[in-house]
Amino acid sequence: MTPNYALKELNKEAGFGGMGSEIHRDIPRIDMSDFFNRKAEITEELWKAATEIGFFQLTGHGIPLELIDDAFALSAEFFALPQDTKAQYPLRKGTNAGWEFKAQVRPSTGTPDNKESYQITLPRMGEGALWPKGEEVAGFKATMLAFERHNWMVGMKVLSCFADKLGFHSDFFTDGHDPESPHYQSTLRLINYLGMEDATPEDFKFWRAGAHTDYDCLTLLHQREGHGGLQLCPGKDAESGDLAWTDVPPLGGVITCNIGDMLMRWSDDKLMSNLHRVRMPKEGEYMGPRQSMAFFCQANKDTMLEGPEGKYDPMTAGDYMQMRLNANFAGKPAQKA
Ligand SMILES: O=C(O)CCC(=O)C(=O)O
Ligand SMILES: [Fe+2]
Repeated sequence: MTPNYALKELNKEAGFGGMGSEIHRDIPRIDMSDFFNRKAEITEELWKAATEIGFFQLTGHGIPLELIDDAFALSAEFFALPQDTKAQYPLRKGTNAGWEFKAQVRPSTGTPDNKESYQITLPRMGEGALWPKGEEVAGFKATMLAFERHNWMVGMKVLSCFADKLGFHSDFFTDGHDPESPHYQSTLRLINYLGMEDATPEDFKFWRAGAHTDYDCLTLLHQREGHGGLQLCPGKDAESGDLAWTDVPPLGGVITCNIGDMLMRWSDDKLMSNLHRVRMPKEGEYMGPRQSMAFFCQANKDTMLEGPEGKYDPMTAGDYMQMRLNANFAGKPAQKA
């Protein structure tokens, strides 16, 4: 049984459902190229961005554009399958593996996100049963396995910079996210927000994704060129109660990153997790389906979250994740349309 830690993050999340206002902010852009030679310089840039705004965008990250484009194309092919086919790969509560349709209810809104997702958490794919078959989407598994590992590698580079600043050894977080362990729980999430071409005015009252902070250490988000809607609000501003939201321009090939609550806790609150959400398209904007892909660096279940200064009681990453998942997917297992 999961012990009761009464996470302050759960209460926080329930208070962010309103519209707020919108303002422009510059989002720091960080070039990761020639990483091992330029690590000290990159580390300073990442630390500044992560502690001041909590969101940043990576260029020169080394994930081939062709692989990102292929992953987007195969994700679209998967979501275009008949609902009955996708329902053969159901997400089971608390697993972050498989397909769900409008099953995620954010504590901030109390309504389901207007989306479907397919999630890949490698040790939880039901010994292969949760992967679509080759005759349904050719090349899906090989491409997604490669894409998952590329994202993991970029995530571990960023986390190793934070490890240096926090006084851990450089590979501290890499050890804690070891993909060879059966306790690995990092997740690749393919997302398809439903098209709004035929929607009624009533449908626009919902959120594509309600305001939330992520519960991982670090999120790497791939936006599809032209598919806007992601908005963010820096953690510090949110704590002061001033919810002013900033649109993140959807640029292909650039990875938008944010710190999650697990790393905020693990860093004794030095690194701030950030509020974000996906709004509905406004009049005159693209109304079609919106695709994105997110990789969540979530420390292995048996990794102990223990900050350098011991601000919080130690807790395993497994217990931490379970509490957050239970608060988001309260309902039944995967739902059919
Ligand atoms: O789709 C997006 O742009 C954001 C998705 C997101 O924030 C999430 O899945 O946690
Ligand atoms: Fe998120």
